Amino acid sequence: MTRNAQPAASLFIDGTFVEGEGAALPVLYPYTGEEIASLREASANQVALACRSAARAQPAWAAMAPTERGRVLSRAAAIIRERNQELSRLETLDTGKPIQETLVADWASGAAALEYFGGLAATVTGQMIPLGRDWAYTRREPLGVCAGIGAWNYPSQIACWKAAPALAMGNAMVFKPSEETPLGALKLAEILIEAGAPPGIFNVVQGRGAVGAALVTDPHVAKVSLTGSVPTGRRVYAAAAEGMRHVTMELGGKSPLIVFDDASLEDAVGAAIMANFYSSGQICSNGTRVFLQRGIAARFLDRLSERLATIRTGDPLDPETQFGPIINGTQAAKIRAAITAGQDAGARLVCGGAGEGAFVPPTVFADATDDMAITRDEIFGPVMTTLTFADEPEAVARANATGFGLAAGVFTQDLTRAHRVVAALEAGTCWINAYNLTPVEMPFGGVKLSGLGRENGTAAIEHYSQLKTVYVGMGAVEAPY
Ligand SMILES: NC(=O)C1=CN([C@@H]2O[C@H](COP(=O)(O)OP(=O)(O)OC[C@H]3O[C@@H](n4cnc5c(N)ncnc54)[C@H](O)[C@@H]3O)[C@@H](O)[C@H]2O)C=CC1
Repeated sequence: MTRNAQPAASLFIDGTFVEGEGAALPVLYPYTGEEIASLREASANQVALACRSAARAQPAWAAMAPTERGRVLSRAAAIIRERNQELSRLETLDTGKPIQETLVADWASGAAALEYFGGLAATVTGQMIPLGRDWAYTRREPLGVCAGIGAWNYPSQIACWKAAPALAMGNAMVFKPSEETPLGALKLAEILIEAGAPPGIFNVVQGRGAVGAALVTDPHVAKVSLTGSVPTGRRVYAAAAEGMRHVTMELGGKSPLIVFDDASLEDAVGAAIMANFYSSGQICSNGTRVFLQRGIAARFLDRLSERLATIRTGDPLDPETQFGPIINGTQAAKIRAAITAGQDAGARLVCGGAGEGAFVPPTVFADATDDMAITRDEIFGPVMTTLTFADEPEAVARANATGFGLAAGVFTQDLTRAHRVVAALEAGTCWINAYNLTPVEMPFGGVKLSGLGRENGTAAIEHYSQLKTVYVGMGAVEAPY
């Protein structure tokens, strides 16, 4: 089967494919490095055009009955499900993630978001506030044109997680995927049109950081939702502040996973694997600081090594492959440098290491300390750092000793302790006896440097709408003079 993944054109504006007028943007299959598509960035003028088109289309979309908007999103979800195989293959080519993963985690989650927010659209209502003779009411109104900017690890899921609540609430969106993975968002744009969305409601522009920066400051843009790193988040938040734009920031993390002595060993090991090596470790919420209580640490590391020895690495398009390459050479080099720094700092390499070419194997460090770079910095690759602790207060204090606050996990059979510990953890999303499960029904997002705002769940509605309060005078107006 051909690996050519060339779309009709690079951008999607006002219901049609448009070729980019900016710099070349080659798309490489991470497994082989071969060029699978050749795109072009949007010019500044095309970014402005995309925003204008969205601004033109948005009022009529907002004026539709919410059930009608919801129906379009539900139809889009159904189309995605019908084409899941073909879309997942494209996602694998774009990201290098095993088809085994993309078939269940990427477009499937995107479809769930479209379905969820499609259903939720009609349930959003205001408040009636009695004031004696007079009264007031609130209206939840759309923001207008929202900009979505994505990272490369879950490109289509990110596009859907942003587009679904935005569109459900009557906004239009201009989306810029990561320059590493530009293909999925174009498919979403096409599918939305096929599902009955009016042209302009979801436009796609391509490009690197400068195109993103132009999008954030376009005068039509009322809100920016970014999924990316903390440094980019700082820049985008600052640029959005200039125009008092709303923001949602889904940024990086270095999340703790705390395993107490009484935990189910097999479940804790399984969760640590899912928390570090799924998508080759390229997941923002990964539990990369695994805190092991002293009584379980040795058994945990033995069992973890045994299970990791069985992992099937290889061609991501092979349905048997469980572990794929890193997105690109630059990222692989960064991960390798972090591994070397860990060894140089004196941490013990339990398994893994540098690997070869596009592949960095699942890597586990033990005997690490809190001040090592492998414990402090987000690596965004398959590198787990394990640390040991004596008791609960120590685990909580050390887990919180980070600027990040995206996620956290706790494994214990003592449910009183589990709830006490998650209440004390500084993280936006916590798991008890589970990890990295992010159903669309559940709000997701971070605290501290990991961001603000929430995606998914009913919470997302607030981040894609604004409240209007209406006071209704029912009698004569009293004035002192
Ligand atoms: N919290 C979350 O939900 C998630 C967070 N991430 C985080 O994303 C990072 C990895 O993704 P990357 O793509 O490397 O992140 P990145 O921060 O390099 O890029 C993210 C996006 O921002 C764009 N961008 C860069 N500079 C910009 C600027 N000045 N103005 C506007 N847009 C700009 C990029 O082109 C890209 O589309 C990690 O830190 C990871 O933890 C990734 C996935 C989920």
